[in-house]
Amino acid sequence: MKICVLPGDGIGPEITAEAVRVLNALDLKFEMETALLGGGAVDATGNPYPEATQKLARAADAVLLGAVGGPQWDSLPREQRPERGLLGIRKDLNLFANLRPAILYPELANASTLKPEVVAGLDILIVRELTGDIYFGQPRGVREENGERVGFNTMVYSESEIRRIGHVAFQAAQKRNRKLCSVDKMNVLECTQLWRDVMIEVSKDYPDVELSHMLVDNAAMQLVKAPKQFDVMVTGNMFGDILSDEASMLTGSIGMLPSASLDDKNKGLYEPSHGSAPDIAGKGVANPLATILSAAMMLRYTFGLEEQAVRVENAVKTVLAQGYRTGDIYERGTNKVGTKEMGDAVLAALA
Ligand SMILES: NC(=O)c1ccc[n+]([C@@H]2O[C@H](COP(=O)([O-])OP(=O)(O)OC[C@H]3O[C@@H](n4cnc5c(N)ncnc54)[C@H](O)[C@@H]3O)[C@@H](O)[C@H]2O)c1
Ligand SMILES: CC(C)[C@H](C(=O)O)[C@@H](O)C(=O)O
Ligand SMILES: [Mg+2]
Repeated sequence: MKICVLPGDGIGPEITAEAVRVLNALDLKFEMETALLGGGAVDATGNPYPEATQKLARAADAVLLGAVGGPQWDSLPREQRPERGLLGIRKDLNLFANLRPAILYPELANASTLKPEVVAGLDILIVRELTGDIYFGQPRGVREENGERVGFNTMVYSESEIRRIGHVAFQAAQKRNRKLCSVDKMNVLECTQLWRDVMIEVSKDYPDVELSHMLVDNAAMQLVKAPKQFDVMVTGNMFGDILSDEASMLTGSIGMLPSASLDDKNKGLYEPSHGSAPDIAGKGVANPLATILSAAMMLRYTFGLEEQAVRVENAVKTVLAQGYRTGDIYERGTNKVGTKEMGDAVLAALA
């Protein structure tokens, strides 16, 4: 069981260190190797996804990633930006299915900015297509036209790309409450009309799942108005990026939202949904739970170790019940801890 560990930038190294400690504590004999991705990789090699990393990532069964990016790299040419490294590895490993579960742990009902009764019991899964859409579409760029600069990107989805993410989403819904909401903008964008048409076609294979459709602007509103109406949501790369950050606040903090990015053979990259949080990097205060929960998803999806996955998730529930809180989920009367202390508490709860 080979894991490629990519700590990345900002808080990345701090939070991945805790997830690695948790994985090692399970005594499952993982082989782990660490490599560079993102800004650190650009500084060392000029490439945000260097060849050595590519080799390791391709050979591994799973990748554990912290986060990439930071203001010091924002003015580099686009192909050298840390984010290109992340998009590069997702594309290279064909990780087209991004699962972002938003679960509210009961102890955090007051940490959400929404009223507890709106979010209590929340358990939704966002399935985001990850290797297509406007993120990768050609043509793209900025050109001179009539004496001014014109910027352009292209939203593009092939039928087969929509179909394969559709199957992932329907199958996920079958294992849950059998409700799937497909999010698009078919009232304006042809590309997403195709998205809707193909989702309807795919639904014929899943008569036990109730398919509904929602326009993305309404979906953004419904997520804060009545999020518990959703079970599984499926959407494209761009809409999924935005809606999953929105959903994270339903759970109390973006520091709680894990993710799995999978290919069609259960190889996966596991990372928190949040970024490198440059504002708190190096301070030892970041919440490591999203990364630890991402490691639990690795145990479940790549290694098929459901029992161990549940063991890690239960340890997270235990530390929250014990009152441990990093700054992002802190409320009066709880025990404020740093990144490492939170990791210590999870380790203790595992024992
Ligand atoms: N997957 C990734 O690697 C990824 C994802 C998103 C953003 N980014 C990159 O990260 C950089 C910063 O982006 P941003 O500021 O828009 O988003 P961000 O998610 O890094 O931070 C947004 C806010 O959430 C807080 N936050 C995030 N994670 C936290 C955690 N674990 N614990 C406590 N607080 C946390 C931050 O302190 C900040 O206030 C950019 O360079 C961006 O491109 C990377
Ligand atoms: C950093 C960026 C490329 C990335 C994305 O947009 O996919 C991030 O926001 C995410 O959600 O993983
Ligand atoms: Mg994002």
